[in-house]
Amino acid sequence: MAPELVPTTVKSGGLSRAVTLPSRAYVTFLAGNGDYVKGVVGLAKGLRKVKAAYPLLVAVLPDVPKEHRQILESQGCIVREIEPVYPPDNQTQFAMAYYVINYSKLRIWEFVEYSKMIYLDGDIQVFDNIDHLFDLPDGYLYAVMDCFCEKTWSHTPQYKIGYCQQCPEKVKWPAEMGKPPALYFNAGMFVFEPSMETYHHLLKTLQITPPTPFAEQDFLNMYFSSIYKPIPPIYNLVLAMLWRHPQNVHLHHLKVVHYCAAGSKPWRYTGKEENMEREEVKMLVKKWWDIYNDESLDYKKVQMSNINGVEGEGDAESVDMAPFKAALSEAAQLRYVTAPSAA
Ligand SMILES: O=c1ccn([C@@H]2O[C@H](COP(=O)(O)OP(=O)(O)O)[C@@H](O)[C@H]2O)c(=O)[nH]1
Ligand SMILES: OC[C@H]1O[C@H](O[C@@H]2[C@@H](O)[C@H](O)[C@@H](O)[C@H](O)[C@@H]2O)[C@H](O)[C@@H](O)[C@H]1O
Ligand SMILES: [Mn+2]
Repeated sequence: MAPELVPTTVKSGGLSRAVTLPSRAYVTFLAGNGDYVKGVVGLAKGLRKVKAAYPLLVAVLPDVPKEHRQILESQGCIVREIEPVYPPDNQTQFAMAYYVINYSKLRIWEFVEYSKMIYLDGDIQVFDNIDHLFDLPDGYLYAVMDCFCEKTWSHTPQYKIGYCQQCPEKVKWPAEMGKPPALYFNAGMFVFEPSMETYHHLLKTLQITPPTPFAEQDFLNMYFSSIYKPIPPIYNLVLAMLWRHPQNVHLHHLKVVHYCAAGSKPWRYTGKEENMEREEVKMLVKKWWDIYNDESLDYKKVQMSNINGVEGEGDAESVDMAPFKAALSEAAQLRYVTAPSAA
């Protein structure tokens, strides 16, 4: 099914022409009836604060309660129910037992009404506009490189020898161990193109791929290894980078923060776990709460009937009504440019 095309008017030569551009959206994933819904509400408000030009879809598993779905819709999210995706039967010791549900993220490749999407975990916050990432060239998967230094990686050879792709010169990969690991991305944030062909092939490949500790993240890295393109850490600060690779972190230029370190989920934060007492962590957790608690960022529907009798509703904050009113009055005189006849 071709991507739904969104009518957009562009000015050229003083005349407005209706053209259609591929549609784009942010997408996140929500499972269970627990507190991750707070993460998604925070993300929706954060995207609004940075005036993201595209909506936030939330792919919800069937176990997400109606009340949580209503909360998300009241925050302007587009809620889409997906079926779970399970890996083949396995005895894998996942790095976190709950990672098994994260395979369901793969369902987002079937959202083909969108030509390009940016996936964001629910424990991510966007502090600066990243709409420009949608303009990256098609045909690749863009994501930020992960870090191998946390204990969650203790099962891997790279952890055992102290090698990390974030600083490959610090502990070099020994020649006797063959080629160093391929560049590996954190699957909490990535730019991708939905496709039914890819979607079906992903699920088929999953069923013949033995699961591994980082679940769908390992699988996505294996599957997209040939088209993965790294983007700078400012687009997905994996929190452990603060203490593992501070030289690669520039706190004043951060655009996206990923609260994935143990104990760092802002809505559960106690400050007791290792590294959680760090000043930068406290500052980033406060930044998350400032947005979550900011009522001015709540989604408000505006009745368009207040504007020249146009029926419908829109998002109050992000629409400066003046140009809209001007466009409406201009539309009254607008003569659409008719394409020259082919003959
Ligand atoms: O109980 C859960 C666990 C995970 N998730 C979703 O799955 C993502 C990946 O899990 P998580 O972020 O906890 O993994 P981490 O990045 O911390 O390893 C979360 O951000 C949520 O979007 C969820 O909705 N409910
Ligand atoms: O299901 C596997 C998960 O693997 C990743 O989380 C990991 C990874 O970032 C490690 O590098 C950290 O050490 C660890 O703390 C963190 O949980 C993704 O963030 C998440 O979306 C999801 O794919
Ligand atoms: Mn995460």
